[in-house]
Amino acid sequence: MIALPQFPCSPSMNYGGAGKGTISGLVAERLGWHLLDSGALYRLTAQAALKHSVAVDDEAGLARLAEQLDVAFPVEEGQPRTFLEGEDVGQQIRTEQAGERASQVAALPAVRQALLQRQRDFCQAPGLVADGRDMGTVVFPDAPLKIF
Ligand SMILES: Nc1ncnc2c1ncn2[C@@H]1O[C@H](COP(=O)(O)OP(=O)(O)O)[C@@H](O)[C@H]1O
Ligand SMILES: Nc1ccn([C@H]2C[C@H](O)[C@@H](COP(=O)(O)OP(=O)(O)O)O2)c(=O)n1
Repeated sequence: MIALPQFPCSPSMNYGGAGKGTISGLVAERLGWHLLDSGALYRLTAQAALKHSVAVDDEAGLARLAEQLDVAFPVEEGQPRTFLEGEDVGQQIRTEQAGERASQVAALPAVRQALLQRQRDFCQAPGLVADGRDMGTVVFPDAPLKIF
């Protein structure tokens, strides 16, 4: 007998540029499961900070932004899109500068805490493929399958 949680999650973890995002997307598509790109949430928090003039060292302000982040990840004409407050920011959040800002906000414990439940909320039936470095350790420690 294999015990599975009600909604299985399979986090994939690795470091930048290894192809984990690509593989996660393909696996989620093949299984018909949900996909969590956790890095996008950190990038979007940094983007929201820029938009609302919240400083990258204002931990409490950034955590509030992260908690209230108005984001959507629709697929339009087969292409995944990333919306922040109704605006398609898919390209803006993928620049090197946006990545550096994301890395600064991701270092703040209050921001990580604020994004924790938001990430867990992605775990819905029939399943979730969660991509990010702390998926198997912090966000979904009970995931039945962890791919390193
Ligand atoms: N199997 C593969 N063969 C060749 N290039 C790949 C492969 N998987 C991903 N890539 C490319 O490598 C780059 C990084 O992939 P990505 O999935 O964003 O990595 P990560 O999520 O680990 O940072 C992208 O430009 C992607 O198109
Ligand atoms: N689960 C996660 C995912 C991303 N992050 C951080 C790591 C990076 O600095 C930013 C952006 O993540 P992203 O996955 O887009 O970047 P890399 O592919 O790791 O370069 O967020 C994190 O701290 N925890």
